[in-house]
Amino acid sequence: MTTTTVTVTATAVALRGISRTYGRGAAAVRAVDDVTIDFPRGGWTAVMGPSGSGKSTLLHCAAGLERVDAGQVLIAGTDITAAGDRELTALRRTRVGFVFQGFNLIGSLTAEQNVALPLRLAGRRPSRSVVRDTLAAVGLADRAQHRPRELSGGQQQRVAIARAMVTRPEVLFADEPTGALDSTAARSALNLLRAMADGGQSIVMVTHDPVAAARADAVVFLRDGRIVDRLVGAGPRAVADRLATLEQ
Ligand SMILES: Nc1ncnc2c1ncn2[C@@H]1O[C@H](COP(=O)(O)OP(=O)(O)OP(=O)(O)O)[C@@H](O)[C@H]1O
Repeated sequence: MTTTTVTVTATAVALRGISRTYGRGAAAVRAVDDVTIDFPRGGWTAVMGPSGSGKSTLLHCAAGLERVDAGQVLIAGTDITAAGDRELTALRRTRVGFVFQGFNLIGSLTAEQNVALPLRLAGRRPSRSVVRDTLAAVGLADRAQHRPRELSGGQQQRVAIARAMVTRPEVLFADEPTGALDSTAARSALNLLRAMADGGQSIVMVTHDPVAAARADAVVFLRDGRIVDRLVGAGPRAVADRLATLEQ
């Protein structure tokens, strides 16, 4: 008889004492300073803080886009800080999804081809139905053949979300996903993220926008590279007030 061991953790991403410093000597900036936090599985966490507080650096380290100088990053129990470059690349392609403020779609490819790209990069033959279903899930079934310039900003961001989701990642990381959108398109993108989180998708999102942060399950606040507070179930007003005190 063969036994299969499946590790189920309640934590999507665990950061254990991580630090990241840019530059050296007098010019050194400690962008992330000894941060320990668990991002829960199936939960949506927003990361806020003043400009330069280390939000993007934290997100990039948590997603394996940047190496940490110290500490450990565990994604669904796997220590990615122990991974070699090739392993880390494979892990980024299959186990995490990333959505950026500027969408980062490839202009010469159709929506469908953009969504299929992570599967191709992971060496898998993209199934047309999987790609179409993923586009349908973001409400763009009828835009599969459009190129990014033929889509609105909100539609482009939804293609980017579909691209991030096509590999069924354990965690979706989003860096200012609504930063380039008008309020209607932003609301639509946030509704989509909310529905994904309600369906069990783990999401970690950096944002400046209290309205966006308030749609998450919890908001953590950074200052000078350290986590200084966490709010659960707070509305936009409470989130904005907390951010304002950190910006003083
Ligand atoms: N590649 C880099 N080289 C040098 N310093 C950097 C680099 N990236 C970030 N920093 C510095 O690290 C600190 C944290 O930057 P980071 O972009 O993580 O902050 P942030 O909170 O995301 O800021 P913002 O809200 O303005 O985007 C800042 O002081 C920044 O200048």
